[in-house]
Parts: sequence; C-alpha cells; structure tokens
Amino acid sequence: MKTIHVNLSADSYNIYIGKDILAKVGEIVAKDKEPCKMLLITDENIEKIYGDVVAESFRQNNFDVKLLSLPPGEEQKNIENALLLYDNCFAHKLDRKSLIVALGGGVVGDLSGFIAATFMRGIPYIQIPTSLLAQVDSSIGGKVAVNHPKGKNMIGCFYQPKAVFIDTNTLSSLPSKEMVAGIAEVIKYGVIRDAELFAFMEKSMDAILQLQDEALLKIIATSCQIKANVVEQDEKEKDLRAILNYGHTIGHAIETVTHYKQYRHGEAVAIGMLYATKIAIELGIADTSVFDRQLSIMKNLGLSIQTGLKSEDIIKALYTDKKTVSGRLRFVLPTKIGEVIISDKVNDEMLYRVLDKPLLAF
Ligand SMILES: O=C(O)C(=O)C[C@@H](O)[C@H](O)[C@H](O)COP(=O)(O)O
Repeated sequence: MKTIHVNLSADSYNIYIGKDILAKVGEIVAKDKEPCKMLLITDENIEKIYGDVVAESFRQNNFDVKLLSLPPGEEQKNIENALLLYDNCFAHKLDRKSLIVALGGGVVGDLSGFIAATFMRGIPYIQIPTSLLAQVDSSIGGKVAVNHPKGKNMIGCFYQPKAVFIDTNTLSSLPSKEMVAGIAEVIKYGVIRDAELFAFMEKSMDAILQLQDEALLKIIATSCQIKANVVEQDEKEKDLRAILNYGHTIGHAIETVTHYKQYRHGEAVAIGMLYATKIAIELGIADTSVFDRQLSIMKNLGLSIQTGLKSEDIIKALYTDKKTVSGRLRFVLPTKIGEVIISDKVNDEMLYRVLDKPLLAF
C-alpha cells in the first residue's frame, strides 16, 4: 500500500492507495479512533457492490454503523439531500465524536463532507472514493459542497477528511464512461503541472483502460501527489490552488446550463480544457500543439467534445464562477503542457469568438 501525506498542520492526513483495502478500512481506522456511532453514506449502485464489505469491516471493529444510500447522479448533490442526511444524523444520534464515511464517487464525497463540516459545526469524516475522478481529485483537499441551480458547488466550505482510502480494485466495476470522465481530471494534472504525466497518458492509454496495476498506480499516485502539493501551499484557494480549476470555468458553466443532467463532471471539464486552450491560443500565450495533444487523447478516449449549447447561455453562467472577482472572469490558461497561468484578460468578445466556433472546426 502506498501512502501520501497531506501536510496541513493540525488538519494533516494520509491518502492510502492500493488493492484490497476496503475490507481492512475498519481495522486501520480503529488504530486511531475509538469505536463510535457512524453514518456510512453511499449511492444505490455502490451499496450493492461494496456496501456490505465496508460496513462489515467497521462493525467487526465495534463501530455502530448506519448505512444510507442515495440515488446516483450529480443532480443528487443538492440541499434537499443534505437535509435528509442531517435527519439521519439525528436519527442515529451522532455526536461530535461520531464519524461520517463517504463511500462512492464525487457526489457522495462532496455531499457527505458537507454534512460532516456542518453537522454540530463539524464532525470527523473519511473518504473512500470508488470512482477514478473521486480518487484523483474530489476526495482530496477538503472542498465540500452542494450545487445550487445557479451554480455548481456554490454552497460549501473547506473541511479536510481524516483519511482517504483508495482501493484501485473498485475501478473494475466502474462503467467505462465514468472511467473516461475520471481520466479527464488526470489530463488536467498533466497540463497544469506535469508534462511527464501527460506524455505517459499519451503513450499508455491502453494500459490505463485495461486497468493494468502499474499504470493505474502511476496516474492515481501522481495525481494525488500533485493535488496534495498544491493544497499544502494554498488550502483555501487564495491564489495557487485556482490552477486545479483548469477546464472547470467553462466546464461548470456547461453543467449548470444543462442542470447537472447531461454531462458527467469530467466530460464537461474536458470540453472546458479545450476551450481554455483555444482562449490561450487567441491570446498568443500557447501554440496549437497544446490543443492538438489534448484533443488527440480525448478523441482516443471517445470523449464527446461538442456541446451544441448557446454561447450566450454559457457566458451568462460563467459569471457565477468562484474565481470571478469584482465581475471580472479569471481563467486558468495553459502556456505549454505542464504549465498554466491565471488570467483576467479574457473578455466577452473573445469568449463569443471562441465559443461560437465548434471545437473541431478550429
Ligand atoms: O480542489 C480544487 O481546488 C479543485 O478545483 C478541483 C476541481 O477539480 C474540483 O472539481 C473542485 O471541486 C471544483 O471546485 P470549485 O471551487 O470550482 O467548485
């Protein structure tokens, strides 16, 4: 098992990555935590496959587990489900020493973390991400939230988990479209910080899609390490952390305009990365190879890269982005593979120019 430490003073924690971890989680947690009441939150699909093994692993270590599952899907990450989960915290008599465990993808992780952050002003929680996207991104760094009809993740806070357990075996039950959506976030890490990771993706995609152990460990551990480094330097997104939002400015707008129903998060981010690169090319800070290399991986993955959405609707939604300051949009733009800048030089006229053209027509 590989361990990556996220160093955040009193809020530090470990990310454990390996195979066959799920059945051992209870035992590992019990080394540092007295048995207590615990709410295990998952979704209906994940419950069927991994609910029992995880619940049992905690029960065998004397945790008093209540398991609760929600329907799957991004549209479930809402305030109504947060209220339902609070009701369950009361019903199971959780107190400040109790534990919330999130078992599932990004929706379960973000929502459960939000409940943990706010119930009784904060109780401990653990992330057990089962999708690639949650393993490389959303389970780490403590961004917890629910969506609002006006914008993605608009109601939330920063609240770090006590530990993250990544069992790469769970990827074998992940639908291929979810796997591909998760790979989009790994492409993101390559573009923002690691040209070598990006080159590895270009040459090893077959091994990744075949879930070969070495390739999976490489992309997951490298992504987690990059994220840990960035979060350690800027936990609350005062500046540097915004680079993790590459592709998300337009990605989130696409998700908002389509009411979180049409695109997986990673699919929207992939489109957002290509548009951000087009903007960088318009501004003269990147050359076309930066676009072509990303496009080539995305085509290889079968990612759909056209939206058919109105530029006007996307641009309107962009203004609720959390990086916007005093009404000025801030975009994360690549200068080359492995390096990005944050720019406030992108205006509506340029956005129309870029968004009005289908991505493949460039
Ligand atoms: O951890 C971060 O910081 C990120 O921006 C990572 C993103 O990939 C992730 O989707 C995040 O939840 C988006 O954050 P938001 O603040 O733009 O809602």
